[in-house]
Amino acid sequence: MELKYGASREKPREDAAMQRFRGHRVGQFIHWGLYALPAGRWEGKDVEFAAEFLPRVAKVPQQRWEALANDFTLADFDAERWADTAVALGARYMTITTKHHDGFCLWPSAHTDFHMGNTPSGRDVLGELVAAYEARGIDVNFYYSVLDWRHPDWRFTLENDADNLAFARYLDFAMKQLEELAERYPSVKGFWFDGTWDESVKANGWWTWEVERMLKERLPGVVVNSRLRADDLGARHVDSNGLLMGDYESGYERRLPEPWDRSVAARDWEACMTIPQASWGYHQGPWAQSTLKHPWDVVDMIAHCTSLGGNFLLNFGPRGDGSMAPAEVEIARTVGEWLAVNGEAIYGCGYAEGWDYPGWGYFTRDSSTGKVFAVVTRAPASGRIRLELPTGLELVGLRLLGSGEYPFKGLADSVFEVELGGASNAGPRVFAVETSALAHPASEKEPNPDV
Ligand SMILES: C[C@@H]1N[C@@H](c2nc3ccccc3[nH]2)[C@H](O)[C@@H]1O
Repeated sequence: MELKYGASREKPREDAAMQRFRGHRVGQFIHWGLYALPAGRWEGKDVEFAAEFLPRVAKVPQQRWEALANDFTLADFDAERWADTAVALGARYMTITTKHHDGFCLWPSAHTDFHMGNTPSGRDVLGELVAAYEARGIDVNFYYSVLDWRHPDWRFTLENDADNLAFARYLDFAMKQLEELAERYPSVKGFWFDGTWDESVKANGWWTWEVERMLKERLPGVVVNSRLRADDLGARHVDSNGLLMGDYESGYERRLPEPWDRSVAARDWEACMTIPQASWGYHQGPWAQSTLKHPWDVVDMIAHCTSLGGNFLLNFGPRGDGSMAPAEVEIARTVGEWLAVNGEAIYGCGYAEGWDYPGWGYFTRDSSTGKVFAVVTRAPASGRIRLELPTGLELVGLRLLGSGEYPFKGLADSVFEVELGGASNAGPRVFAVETSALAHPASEKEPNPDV
């Protein structure tokens, strides 16, 4: 059907900027704002919900929430140390909350009074972060919440002309802020939009189309997530013709696609994930701190996303004083040490066409060299894995990354067995899988039926 505000292309972007984003595979998400000060606790009580939702869940009066800006002293904020955490993690890009749902801006915006300029330090947090991360070769993306609980013209729904007039003023405000971000920080590589699920935004698909157009005009190459977009009819992420809007699908929030669902690999996509079970902002309570993910589970998620051609954006919630939480830094270090040895199977890699999901982990494939890797994140109780190669191939070598040649046993045409031995304290094993064409290939196998 004819759409004015639908997808701007039918196929994935193949320009250099998009190829760079796609090849990054691992990003550092950062949620930081006034919510890091109370850190999930209000009036002496732990509120067992995402820390960035505290003003809504605890029904904090607006003035009391705004007064937190006076305590936002940045006493221990050091952009260099944050950037060092990204290096330790092995992240190739970082996405920072410029403005979350509460409306507080991490830059001195000319379009509101609720920003860093009206805090004790007055520091331009975004400017310091862009400088520190780019000095380390790490791309910076901006998260921006369209949803704004504080702005008087925000509307969840549009019930009447007054609502329409007010929301038009809000969209104009948000557009001006986005133009301001593009103007002030022209080296930014992407925009990650959030808070676009309400009826008010879905009824203004034109505005989401205009935002994408404006940003790409001002910042050629910039990458925009699908979560910004609604089409003429209010369809989100994917337009009413079934085409992806924006440059990559960003619906996976604290969840991943099924690892066998190879249809996911047809598009660029990214999953974002918290380190605690369910808080993006720093939450000091045992409700959050008792649920921090194990580094090897983070590695599993990274390989899972890579195996289906997606990026993985791991979230960090710095504390109210600006320091990174030690437990999160430790996780970053352990994951980064694994990536230092095994990143060959992640960075610049994606879906391995023809290599069925094996169950004990994932196959990934280097998009440039075609080299295939086996990432073993769920070693079977037997201590051995079966490698089933695409028909017509035979295994000529296995190389354990960080080590060397590894033995295997042929069981049948295209089927081989690998004795793993005991658990590795260096985390999930990764094998480079070297193959050659079988001299006498068996007949083509029927693909497993989708039962
Ligand atoms: C990337 C994540 N998206 C935000 C969010 N807001 C929500 C409102 C309702 C349901 C889910 C939500 N996730 C979270 O606060 C975080 O920023």
